[in-house]
Amino acid sequence: MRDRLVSPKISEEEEIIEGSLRPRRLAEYIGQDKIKDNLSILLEAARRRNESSIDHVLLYGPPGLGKTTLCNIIAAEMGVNLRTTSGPAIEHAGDLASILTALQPGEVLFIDEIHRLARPVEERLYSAMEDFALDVMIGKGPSAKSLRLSLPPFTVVGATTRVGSLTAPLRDRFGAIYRMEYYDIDALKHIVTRSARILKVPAEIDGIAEIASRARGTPRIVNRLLKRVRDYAQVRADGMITRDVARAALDAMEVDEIGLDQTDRHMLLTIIQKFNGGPVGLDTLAASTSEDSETIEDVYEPYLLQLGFIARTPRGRIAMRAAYQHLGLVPPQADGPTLWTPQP
Ligand SMILES: Nc1ncnc2c1ncn2[C@@H]1O[C@H](COP(=O)(O)OP(=O)(O)OP(=O)(O)O)[C@@H](O)[C@H]1O
Repeated sequence: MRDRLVSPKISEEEEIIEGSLRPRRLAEYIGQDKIKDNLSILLEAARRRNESSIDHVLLYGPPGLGKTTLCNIIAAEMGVNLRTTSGPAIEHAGDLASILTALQPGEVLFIDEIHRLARPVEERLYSAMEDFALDVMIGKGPSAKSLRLSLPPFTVVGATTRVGSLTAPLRDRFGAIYRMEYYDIDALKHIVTRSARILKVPAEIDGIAEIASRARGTPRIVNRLLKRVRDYAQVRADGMITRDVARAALDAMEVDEIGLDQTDRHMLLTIIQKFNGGPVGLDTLAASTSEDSETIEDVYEPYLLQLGFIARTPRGRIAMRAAYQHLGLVPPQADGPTLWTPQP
């Protein structure tokens, strides 16, 4: 498999580096200003009321934008322990019961990929989140009894790339729902500067700006690009990341000036050339590009939608005028699919 810049999967080695680059407190967390403002009010209000937990928080948005980091920060700001799990890891209601009964008062429970919770587990979570109570069944058959255990107060932080897949009752259990936005160039420059300092990589401002502008608004990608450009600078130059070095390195990686990689371009060209600009259904697009439809939907598409390069229509994906222009192709005339207006 190709080495992917946008992949949400991270290796063990990368996890260690990511850990060292992770901001620890809210003040160090760059960007996402609206979320930070709201969170700091939530935290301060709980502090003043002497409450040991805050409203349950749901974070959603594409991978690599800092959901896990923010969750760590919430626990750190509250001065409590963080327990981490994920939707697919909690297979049975019994697994959830053991996690919840092991929680200490005030602890934060991070549930990554919360949209993938099994239904019986999810249903058990409702009363736990709402009333800090857990209903357990004792025995089987007609003599089975339900017992209500009370739990200490705790805070659930859920993270998902697919908020639309969450059921309404689960979504309603979260008092605070935050959508993570792609980062602007200034925030990304700030992140690269900070990461370069921590990793002791010499870099000039213009080199940093070049990396930031090709990182598709995503901190995980900006850090990945920095590490690759560092390698290039050490092997092909004198170690310093200048603008020219960054450009040469990123060009060699086939990451273009707005951060699109081979897969993005392949997807766009497939829609434009094979399907005459679309509409093309997700599964057909996945089969034609040999990509997994979930990866297209969660990883590639959000950025292309944000750029206005593609649109989703009830009949499938279409390529927009901006995509043709970016690829140096002539957009279709008046009645072409690009003149279709997306529904709000
Ligand atoms: N606001 C930020 N400021 C500085 N660095 C950040 C910020 N957000 C994320 N990062 C960096 O990006 C990396 C990826 O972030 P994180 O693991 O929190 O993303 P995520 O949204 O949880 O992704 P996934 O859902 O794929 O796990 C972190 O290691 C951290 O170094």
